[in-house]
Order: sequence, then structure tokens, then C-alpha cells
Amino acid sequence: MRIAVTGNVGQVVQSLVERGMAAGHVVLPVGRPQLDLAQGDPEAVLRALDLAQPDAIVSAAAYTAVDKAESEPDLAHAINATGAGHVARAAARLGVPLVHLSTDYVFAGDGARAYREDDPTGPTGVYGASKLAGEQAVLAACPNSAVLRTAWVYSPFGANFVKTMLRLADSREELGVVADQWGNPTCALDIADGVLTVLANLASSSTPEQRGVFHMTGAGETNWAHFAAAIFAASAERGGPTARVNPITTADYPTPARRPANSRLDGTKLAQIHGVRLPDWQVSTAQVVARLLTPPS
Ligand SMILES: NC(=O)C1=CN([C@@H]2O[C@H](COP(=O)(O)OP(=O)(O)OC[C@H]3O[C@@H](n4cnc5c(N)ncnc54)[C@H](OP(=O)(O)O)[C@@H]3O)[C@@H](O)[C@H]2O)C=CC1
Ligand SMILES: Cc1cn([C@H]2C[C@H](O)[C@@H](COP(=O)(O)OP(=O)(O)O[C@H]3O[C@@H](C)C(=O)[C@@H](O)[C@H]3O)O2)c(=O)[nH]c1=O
Ligand SMILES: [Mg+2]
Repeated sequence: MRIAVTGNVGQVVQSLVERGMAAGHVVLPVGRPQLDLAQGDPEAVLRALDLAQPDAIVSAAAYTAVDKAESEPDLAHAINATGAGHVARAAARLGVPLVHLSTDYVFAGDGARAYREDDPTGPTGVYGASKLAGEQAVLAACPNSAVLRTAWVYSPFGANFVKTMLRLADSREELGVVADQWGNPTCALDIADGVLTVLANLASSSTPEQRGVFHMTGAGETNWAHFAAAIFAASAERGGPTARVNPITTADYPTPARRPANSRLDGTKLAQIHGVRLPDWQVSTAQVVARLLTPPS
């Protein structure tokens, strides 16, 4: 397949290039300046994607700065809601299936169990609200689509929690990390594999049940403090930087955006309908840490 993915060097973009090309697909990043979701220009988005002549589109570009979004709500909505809708409209016009990525932060996080796809949403911040509006815009504009909610994304690429922890450990012996926010760390390379399977399903069958919203995260669950501890354990095993993790509460770590306390996602529907189960977060975390500690050859 020729797969166009929105964005240039995002975590999911780079992962999809690596895993998609290895699987024999042609993966074409389409990003700024040709495709700029902040511009509010649906025709420009369509032109940029049409140039790639794709068989399928992955909508991975987003405004992902959770705290900064609180002071830039218009920009976050322009990109994550209006812009996502323009990508979906382009997919519909081009007649190709679409996978759109969304987030666990569409949920309030005040429940006791992992969220299922049809549980009520209730974002606690601007980022989550803009992503929720994006889901709705995508599903309205492109019925031939799957919206995949993922979470806590890390990878060898871009900016993410694993890289932040390893960087901070270079200069610090102890780090305070919140232990009362629970979720599912998810490796972007695993996301890429899952997206490729979902796209293949959408391309080969028109069954309505394969369309709509799905939860796709790494297997297992944890909190940020334990995630940090796992990162340092994997790093220590390879002689990399480590720090002691001091578990703290959300109240001890004030941020502009309020984050959900329990945004764990239940992946049963994705496994049943698309046959996709991502690897355990601890296995993928160790692999990413190992790769980050390996000097480029
Ligand atoms: N990161 C996370 O923890 C999570 C992410 N998600 C979702 O997964 C998807 C992929 O996230 P991830 O790969 O981590 O994102 P990154 O933060 O790594 O990258 C963001 C991407 O969006 C692109 N982008 C930002 N603004 C614009 C714009 N105005 N026009 C065009 N492109 C733009 C960037 O472009 P450029 O390459 O040019 O910089 C980049 O490719 C997003 O939809 C995100 O909401 C869901 C859950 C967790
Ligand atoms: C750096 C650091 C963070 N934290 C806390 C803050 C926060 O609650 C948590 C994670 O920090 P981050 O800034 O990486 O988290 P955040 O940017 O909120 O990550 C989110 O990004 C968006 C895009 C998503 O869609 C979500 O799924 C989620 O991955 O750890 C500490 O407690 N100590 C620290 O030293
Ligand atoms: Mg962040």
C-alpha cells in the first residue's frame, strides 16, 4: 500500500515509516509547510494528500503539548479538531480508508475500571477536549475510518517520557514522579504495527463493525512513577543513566493542565474485531531504552 501519514517527524510518523517500509509498504509523511493543519484550509490539506496518491491515510499529526494547550486553546482546537476534520474530509474525497489517532485524555479518569469505547467522555483539559472534538469531526467526515485511542506514547523518536527520564537522570540522583495517575504506556513502534493491521482490514473489507472508535495501548498498566522505575531498571542493566524514583502525588507536581487519574483503556474490542493486541509495555520499554542507549553505528 501507499500510505500517507500526516506530520514530518512525529513519533508515530517515524515509527510508521520504519515498520511500514519494513513490511513492504510505501509510507509518505505529509507535513508542514505543504500540509499545515493550523491554517484552516481544507483545500490545501486535500491537495497535499492527493499529491501522495495514497491508498490509505493515517492521521497522526496533532498539537500534543498538554500543558501549553491550556494557554493556546484556539491553536490546539484548530489543529486537533478542525484540522483533523480536514484530513478526514480529504480521505473521503480521495476514497481511501483513514486511521486517526486519539488519546486516553478524552476521559475524566475518575472511574475504577479501564475505559471501554462507549464509556462517557469528559476531558479534563484543553488538549483532551480538542482531541475529542477531532474524533467527532473525523467520524462525521469520513465513515470509512477507525479512530484509535492510544496513550502515554514513547519511542526512540521525538520527545517523550522515556527520553525525558533518561535525560534528567544524567544530572539528578533522585526524581519525584507522580504515582497516582494510572494508564497504559504504549510504544509508537507497536502502534505502527497495529495501525498497519487495521488499515489492511479496512482496505480488504467494508464491514461497518471495523469502523468507529477503538482502544489500542500497550498491554498491562502502571503509574508514571513505576513507569520511570522500569525505565531506570532497563537503563541500569545496560550501564545507562539511573535515578531513584520518589513517588509523589499529583498535588505535589502542579501543572497547568489537569490530567486524568485513571485513564486506563480496555483493548478488548480491538482484539476481537481487528485481531490486534500490542505487546506488554514493560517488554517494549526495555527495547526502546536499549535502543536509545546504543550508540548510532
Ligand atoms: N504523545 C503521546 O503521548 C500521545 C499521542 N497521542 C496521539 O497520537 C498521535 C501521534 O502522536 P505523536 O507521534 O506522539 O506526536 P508528536 O508530538 O511526536 O508529533 C506531533 C506531530 O504533529 C505534527 N504537527 C503539529 N502541528 C502541526 C500542524 N499545524 N500541521 C501539520 N502537522 C503538525 C508534527 O509535525 P512535525 O513533524 O513537522 O514536527 C508532528 O509530526 C497524535 O494524534 C496524538 O494526539 C495519543 C496518546 C498519547
Ligand atoms: C518530567 C516529570 C513529569 N512528571 C509527571 C507529569 C505528568 O503527570 C506525568 C507525565 O508527564 P508528561 O509531560 O510526559 O505527560 P503528558 O504530556 O501529560 O503525556 C500525555 O501526552 C498526551 C499527548 C497524551 O495523549 C497522553 O496519553 C499522555 O501521554 O509525569 C513527574 O511527576 N515528574 C517529572 O519529573
Ligand atoms: Mg508532555
